[in-house]
Amino acid sequence: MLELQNIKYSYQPGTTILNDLNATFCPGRVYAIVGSSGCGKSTLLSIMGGLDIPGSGQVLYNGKPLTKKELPEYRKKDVSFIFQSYNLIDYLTAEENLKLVSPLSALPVLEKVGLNREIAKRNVLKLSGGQQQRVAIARALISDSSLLLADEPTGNLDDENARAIFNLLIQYAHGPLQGCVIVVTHSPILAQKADVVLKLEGGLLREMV
Ligand SMILES: Nc1ncnc2c1ncn2[C@@H]1O[C@H](COP(=O)(O)OP(=O)(O)OP(=O)(O)O)[C@@H](O)[C@H]1O
Repeated sequence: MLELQNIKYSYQPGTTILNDLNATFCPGRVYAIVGSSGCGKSTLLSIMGGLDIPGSGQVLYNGKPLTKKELPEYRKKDVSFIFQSYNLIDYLTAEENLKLVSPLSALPVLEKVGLNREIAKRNVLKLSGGQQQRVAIARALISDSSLLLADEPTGNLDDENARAIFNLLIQYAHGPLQGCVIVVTHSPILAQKADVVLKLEGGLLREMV
């Protein structure tokens, strides 16, 4: 589904973040990306999600290289993101944030991530950090895009909620949608639940066994 070929990326000359990186991601699987702070995990997710373009190399989606012209359509139709900073629309309620991306009923999806009707009707700025994070997760789950990219999606949650959310991400991949889920996580316990664990180190991805 998603293929990275010879990806190189630097923010400044002489500081290489990704160094001739190759990887393939398939539908119906959950991939955990682990690695030390600052090694380039968020940068890699941005490139996979078409938010940034590599210095060299290419990203292929369903076998076709993504050109600059195709990126807006790819971001709109094929990818959903759970950002570290949530990126919710702050003058809307939780429910309205989901309605922006899907005509489906928002409440059942919000309930799946543990948010009730009262919370659904509240402006997102009046929610706790963990509740806002769950709204961002629900927004990604309702979008039914084939590729779900998540940057530390459970960073603000207690262990029980984190496990429950990770299980929803697993269902997204293993259920009828057969989505491809790529999650950056610092939690070794959650990473173990993924189908494939990849470590980003020295600008390269290595599968861990
Ligand atoms: N806009 C930027 N300009 C310059 N350097 C940047 C920029 N964004 C990130 N960096 C640097 O690039 C490196 C990789 O950053 P990135 O956010 O991808 O790491 P990460 O692995 O996601 O980190 P963390 O686990 O702490 O979230 C870091 O050294 C960071 O300081």
